[in-house]
Amino acid sequence: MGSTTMQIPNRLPLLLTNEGVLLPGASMRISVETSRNIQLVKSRVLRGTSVKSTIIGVIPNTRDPDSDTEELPHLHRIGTAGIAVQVVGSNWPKPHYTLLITGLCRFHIVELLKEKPFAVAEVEQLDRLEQYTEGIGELSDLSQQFYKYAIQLVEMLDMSVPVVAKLRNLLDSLPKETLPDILASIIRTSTNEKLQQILDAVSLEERFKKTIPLLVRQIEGLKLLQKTRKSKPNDEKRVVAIRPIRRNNQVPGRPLHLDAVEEEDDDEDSDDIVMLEKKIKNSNIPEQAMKVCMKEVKRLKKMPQSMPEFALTRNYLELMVELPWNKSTTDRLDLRAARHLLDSDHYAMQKLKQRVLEYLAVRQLKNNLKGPILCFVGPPGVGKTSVGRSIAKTLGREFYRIALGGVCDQSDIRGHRRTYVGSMPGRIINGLRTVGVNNPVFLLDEVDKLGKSLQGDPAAALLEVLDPEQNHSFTDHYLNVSFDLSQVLFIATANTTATIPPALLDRMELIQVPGYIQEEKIEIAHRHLIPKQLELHGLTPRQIQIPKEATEDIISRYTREAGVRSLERKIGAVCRAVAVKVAESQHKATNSTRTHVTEKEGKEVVHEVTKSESITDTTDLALPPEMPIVIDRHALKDILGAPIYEMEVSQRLSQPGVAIGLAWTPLGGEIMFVEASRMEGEGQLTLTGQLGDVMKESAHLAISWLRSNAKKYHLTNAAGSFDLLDNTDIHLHFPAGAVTKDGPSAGVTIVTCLASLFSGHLVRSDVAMTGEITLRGLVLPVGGIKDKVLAAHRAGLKRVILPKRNEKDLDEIPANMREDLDFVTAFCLDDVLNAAFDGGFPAESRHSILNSKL
Ligand SMILES: Nc1ncnc2c1ncn2[C@@H]1O[C@H](COP(=O)(O)OP(=O)(O)OP(=O)(O)O)[C@@H](O)[C@H]1O
Repeated sequence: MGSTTMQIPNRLPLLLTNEGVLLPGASMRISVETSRNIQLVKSRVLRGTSVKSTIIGVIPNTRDPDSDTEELPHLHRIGTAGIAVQVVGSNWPKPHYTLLITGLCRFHIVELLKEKPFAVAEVEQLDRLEQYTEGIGELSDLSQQFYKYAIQLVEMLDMSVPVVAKLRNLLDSLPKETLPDILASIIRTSTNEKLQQILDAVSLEERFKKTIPLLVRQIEGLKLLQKTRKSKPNDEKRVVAIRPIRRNNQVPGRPLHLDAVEEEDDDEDSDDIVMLEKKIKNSNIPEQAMKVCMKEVKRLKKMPQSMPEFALTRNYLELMVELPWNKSTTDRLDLRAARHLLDSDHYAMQKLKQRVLEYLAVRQLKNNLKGPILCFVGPPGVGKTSVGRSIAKTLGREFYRIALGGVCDQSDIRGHRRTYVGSMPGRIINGLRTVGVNNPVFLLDEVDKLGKSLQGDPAAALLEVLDPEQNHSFTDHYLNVSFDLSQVLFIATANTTATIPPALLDRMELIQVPGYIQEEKIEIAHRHLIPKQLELHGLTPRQIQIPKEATEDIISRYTREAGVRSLERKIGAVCRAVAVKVAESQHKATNSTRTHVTEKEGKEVVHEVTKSESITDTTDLALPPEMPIVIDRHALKDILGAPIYEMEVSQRLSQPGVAIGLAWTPLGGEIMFVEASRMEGEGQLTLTGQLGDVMKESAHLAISWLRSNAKKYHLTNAAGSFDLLDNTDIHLHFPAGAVTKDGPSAGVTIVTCLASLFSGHLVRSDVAMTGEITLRGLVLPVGGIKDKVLAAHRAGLKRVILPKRNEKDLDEIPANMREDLDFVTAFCLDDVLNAAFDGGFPAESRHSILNSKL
């Protein structure tokens, strides 16, 4: 420290403090608030120009009077000269400074020279440390002993390994005579102890003797703390056992029985570890993982319990023991039972159920799990998750759902490396730990909603999980040994395949789950949703009845969805309302019987009155509600409010320039209106409704085709000219402007809408259409036909115009729906227009032109 050669000035300004004691070699923050101390900082520390001016005497245990007019109190005679290394000033809540001071050496006040504006004294430097020469006599023994305890203490501190190593290096490199002061500032001591035992101990020998017991006390305190943390049942006994030893050690300078204390302590510490080791040895951990475990146990045994890494390693070992390395359930592969269960849990979904049964059949014949990973793709609420659950049930396996929506960190799948604080295993390993077997059904829900971020691509991590050729040795970063996932049955669900990375898509077999038609929804409601909701709300069919007409009303007027989730919610709302009525009536019933009883008890004499009251009670009871409560259209309006969706189609098609298109969204199919209007202008085309580039191009294509065929179809602008854009602006709008729309399939709808605008004919109000167009007027195929047709059917439309090449997709449409709808397949725009307008859309043939000339 160089303190041996250091010489402090003879006159020192004095900073009077009352909190804490600054010791040589240590640093301390001192708040400067009183006027005398502030003056000192301002005129010496802030204005000083030399290092000397930043050296000040810190006098502990002396409260400085608030104003400099008051007299100075009695000063502690010994202080520490320190160097101000940092000054921070602040005005709030009142002006003050904070000084960071490093202690240099002790001094003794010889004479107080002045008191104002701050105290200055003549001082004598006390620490002349050259008195200590290593290796001689008692002082050397004390210093050795002190050093030993210091090392022991540092190793017990609650710090991570590198910091402890640094502290050790520091202890080795510092001159031994500075150690008491430095360690005394680290350990927990009271101000009095610091003052009287350490600061006032001027002789080095005395200082060593006084600080050793403080150090020992701290070491024992830490040991005690570690034991109580373990909180074992026989904890108290141990605390008592340690106390006498501590008392022995209170005698300064006396050799300590430290080895004995340590041994006993270690025994207790290792109890837990031995148990854990036993558990590991008795578990079925595979050889490679066992090796890692034993290595970690060895490390754990050597580690002090207070180290954060101790808890980390322990958690790791506990996870290793808990993981189902070899534990599995036996599969129940009865195909007939599986078919029955799937049918009873889910109505409709024939294609999906068929594929699932095929999958199970193959599993039954060939006990090899390297089958494809099934991925159910469809709009929300069509039962994808619930089929996954049923599959687990049919197989007699545990089910675990991993929600992947919004996951954008690959360590969510693969875990964090154990070097991180708070590291955890990934969701796959966590799932296995939760279910406790190695062959559960894992449902990877919403794989299409995986995100990507700087923390890596979780989809890439899933690749290994889902590849049957690789997943027998899946390595989670946290585990750091491979785990065999080949027994796990993975099923994925998604709303759309568009956002699933191609590599991931390639590993899965897609099964489309389309939305339901109205009839299917009614059946699902009556077979599954209503019974489920009744049970949830504690109702019975004797209390509530929802007839098919009411369900139909809920479906068509209160919901517009491909699945049945919203329908289920609405049924839930109806059940809640009925539950209130039923509960109210029960309350009334009990209340009335209670009144009846008390009155009977209290007025035995007035027999007649009681009787008449009981009659009114019964009439009261009969009032609300008559069971069962039947839900009709009025009840629905009362409970769910006015219908949300009305059949607006015919209203909106009451003037030329409106047509209905069909759109596909990840949430299922939807009908989409296209509106057009024209006004005087310079041939501008305005498009609104958040359209994508492809859709904008379709609009331009449609206009070009109509302009080039204006004569043929007798289309004119307002002035009667065949040049449709002459002095005319066109505005095309796609309502629901907040929703972004794109894709080529609106082409035919735009043409029809504009044809209606320029011809003045109304488009049929029960027609919806879809198809891409070319400049030559051909109609090209598009996707999502089934969902689009379902949407048209849902909206109560009667005719659907489709591209000719989409005819094959009609096989997927249920037969009863095919009967309800009239499908027109179009090869070119001529076919579309003819089907969209009542009585066709007359094109003037060459023949008729000739006729008109005649
Ligand atoms: N065919 C069906 N038969 C019986 N119940 C069904 C059927 N389809 C859906 N359900 C019910 O609808 C509810 C919603 O289903 P589920 O949660 O499985 O939808 P999902 O397709 O997974 O939706 P998401 O994509 O939003 O996760 C469940 O209560 C389920 O039981």
